[in-house]
Amino acid sequence: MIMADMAASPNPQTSNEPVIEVRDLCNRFGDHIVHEDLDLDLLRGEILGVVGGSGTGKTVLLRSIVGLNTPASGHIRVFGEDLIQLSARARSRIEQRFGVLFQGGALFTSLNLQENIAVPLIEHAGLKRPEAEKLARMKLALTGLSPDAAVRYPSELSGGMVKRASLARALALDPEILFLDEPTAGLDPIGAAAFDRLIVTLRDALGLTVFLVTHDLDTLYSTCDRVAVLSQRKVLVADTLEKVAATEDDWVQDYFNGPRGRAASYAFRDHLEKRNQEQ
Ligand SMILES: Nc1ncnc2c1ncn2[C@@H]1O[C@H](COP(=O)(O)OP(=O)(O)OP(=O)(O)O)[C@@H](O)[C@H]1O
Repeated sequence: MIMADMAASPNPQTSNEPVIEVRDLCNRFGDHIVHEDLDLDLLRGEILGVVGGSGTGKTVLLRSIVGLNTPASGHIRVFGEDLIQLSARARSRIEQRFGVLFQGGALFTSLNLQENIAVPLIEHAGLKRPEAEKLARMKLALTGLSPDAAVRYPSELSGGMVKRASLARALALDPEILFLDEPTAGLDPIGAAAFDRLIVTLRDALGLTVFLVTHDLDTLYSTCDRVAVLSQRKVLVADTLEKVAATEDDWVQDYFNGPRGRAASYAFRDHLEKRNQEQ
């Protein structure tokens, strides 16, 4: 087994304290049951990768937690409070502690980057426009964008820059939990690797907890502390990469131990060896 000797150094910020507890979650659209009695914990400080075949409900799970999809039943406790039971106002207070990076970024095309990032600061934090745009420029810098990007429009940017700007907007209100839906989709391998490093750097620097939906094996290896596999309406397994990859399940074995999974694990092992030699 390739992965047995290659555990990434554990993140010292991760604790066993769940910041999100999903219990008995059921989601359906008409007759189509997506989740049935699904349980999952997100632990403070961790980067949790959520994987699964297409249509297993990764995005629906993310949308349920952030309040964009109302589950048929179940409990979603965030910081100890059950979101489904809360009033809209109390729920919105909790949701402001979330930052979300959607697939495609979802920036406003008619606003430049600093205006885009200023929107939540004006709407939710009540800042005046000049202050909001100043803070927006700081958030853009945090994601590695140069100062001149602030006045550019989304249509003038590369895919990687749009992702960074969208991440800056997700970070605008200093969230405690960051949700990322396919953050590296559409990026070239070098841009994707740089974005993976950025996620880890921001988690470490800002003390974030990260819920990350991805198909990208390189992202899993280079960023995640734990991985949850969605299968047959539930979480099949949620554990370290080594343990998940050893799970006896056809999809898991094809995914982690097929040609792409092996290539990603070899690449990651090489990376760890080089890093250890440098230290
Ligand atoms: N608003 C909706 N109305 C009806 N069906 C929906 C809706 N949203 C999602 N679904 C269905 O729920 C299932 C799960 O969708 P979801 O997008 O969560 O899958 P996923 O695991 O994220 O897939 P992928 O990896 O392909 O992005 C799919 O069959 C999808 O068609």
